[in-house]
Amino acid sequence: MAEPLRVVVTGAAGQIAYSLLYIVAKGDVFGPNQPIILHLLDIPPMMGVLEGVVMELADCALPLLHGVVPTDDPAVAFKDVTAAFLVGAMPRKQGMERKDLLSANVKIFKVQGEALDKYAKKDVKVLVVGNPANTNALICSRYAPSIPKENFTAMTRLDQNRAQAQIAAKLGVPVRQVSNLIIWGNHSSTQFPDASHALVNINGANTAVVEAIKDAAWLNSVFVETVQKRGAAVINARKMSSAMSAAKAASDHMRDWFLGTEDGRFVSMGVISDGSYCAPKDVIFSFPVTIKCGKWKIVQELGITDFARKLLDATGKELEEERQEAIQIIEA
Ligand SMILES: NC(=O)c1ccc[n+]([C@@H]2O[C@H](COP(=O)([O-])OP(=O)(O)OC[C@H]3O[C@@H](n4cnc5c(N)ncnc54)[C@H](O)[C@@H]3O)[C@@H](O)[C@H]2O)c1
Ligand SMILES: O=C(O)C[C@H](O)C(=O)O
Repeated sequence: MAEPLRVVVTGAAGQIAYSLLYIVAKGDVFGPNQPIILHLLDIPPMMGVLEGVVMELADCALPLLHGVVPTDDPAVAFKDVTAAFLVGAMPRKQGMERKDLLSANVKIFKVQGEALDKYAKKDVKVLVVGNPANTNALICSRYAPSIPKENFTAMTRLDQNRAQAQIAAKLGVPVRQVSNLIIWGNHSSTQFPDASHALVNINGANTAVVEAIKDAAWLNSVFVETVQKRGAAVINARKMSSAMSAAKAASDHMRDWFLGTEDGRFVSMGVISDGSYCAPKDVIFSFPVTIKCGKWKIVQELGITDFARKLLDATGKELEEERQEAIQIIEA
């Protein structure tokens, strides 16, 4: 059997981690033959709760889980890790936008960037889930200069999964038959969920979703807005932000990054922008990517309509504004 991988989950006593830890520990992310040692980071007041999570992990009797390291010390949490799920951060409440969390959360990602730089493996793959995820990932990367910028990503997979589920429901097909939905830009209400390159597999043949749905007005309005506002809809209903679906999306993101995307399918990830599709450079922008051998590559030369262009520009502008605000908060 392979050597165990060290995987850190921050915010380990929180609600997303409660679902995520089980998915990771049972082998759904790194594969059924890959043992892991889980490093669990939370803040000092949560150590009692974390103890209960550790008990439950033991009680799951999971064969791939070779060790658990609960801690409130980033130096211990990030030591020799190969994968990092950065979940620990304050969630938004009803009526807030995710960027309203910048002042509460961005400093966490500076500290954790510094700790990753010092203690993690240099090829560590980092997924930022804590909001505002794109800008937190950018700040984390800036404070970890010895780790390649390509190794810092932000989660827009939940938005992609939401988009896929909306299209599948509209067409009355299982979600697995729908692929290649794109989330462009920020994990915020300016994101652009784009179905114009998506495919639906009907009776073994791929058809463009646009052709199958034949309702451009719905695709450009109801569909886009439903996905953009889905996080807020869950908060309004649950009075807490999404957790089960966020954990599933985090595991999908990391699994595809480690194990690769299927031929002919692409997925969306917030990655460091190289200016593809005229997105602003040096922000973490969600693009469609394919992944092979642990490396993501932005899918190029997809057609962009005038409608799409406006939405891509708006979400890019918001990311530039968030970057500026984050730097001001950190330097204050
Ligand atoms: N990107 C996405 O799609 C997405 C989806 C859902 C939620 N989120 C975000 O994920 C974050 C976590 O959500 P949750 O529902 O699990 O929240 P939660 O409040 O249930 O848990 C957060 C945990 O993080 C811990 N924490 C706070 N500061 C920390 C630090 N410096 N180091 C380590 N741990 C720390 C808290 O003590 C708590 O246990 C929120 O910011 C939320 O908005 C993002
Ligand atoms: O909406 C939120 O604040 C939580 C999360 O980002 C989500 O999309 O559900």
